Amino acid sequence: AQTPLQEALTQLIRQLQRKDPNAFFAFPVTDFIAPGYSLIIKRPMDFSTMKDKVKKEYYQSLEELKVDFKIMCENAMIYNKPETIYYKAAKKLLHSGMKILSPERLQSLKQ
Ligand SMILES: NC(=O)c1ccc2nc(N)sc2c1
Repeated sequence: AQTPLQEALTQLIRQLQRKDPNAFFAFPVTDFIAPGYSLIIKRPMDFSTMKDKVKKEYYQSLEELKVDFKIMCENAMIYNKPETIYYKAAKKLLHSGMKILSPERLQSLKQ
């Protein structure tokens, strides 16, 4: 059984994940597909980890999800060069995600 907060978090992750059709952000990035990743990125994040955190009730607010989402996108813009599809996907995802996670939108979900 999910708490109302878990329900809202799950819905938001679903909406955000629809903006990642290539699933570049679906699972943790491995050093195998991204050489040196774990040396460069101190706070890895991905959608599967977010879902796990929801299940374990790590998130105490909607805003905490927004923090992890931004980290996830920023990580990709740190590790990947600007001309790569991953960097471009991250920039686009960040943009659309900020609309889904806008303060007004999160406020309306709280009531
Ligand atoms: N999220 C990322 O930064 C990311 C995702 C997938 C991927 N595949 C590669 N060959 S490099 C790479 C980076």
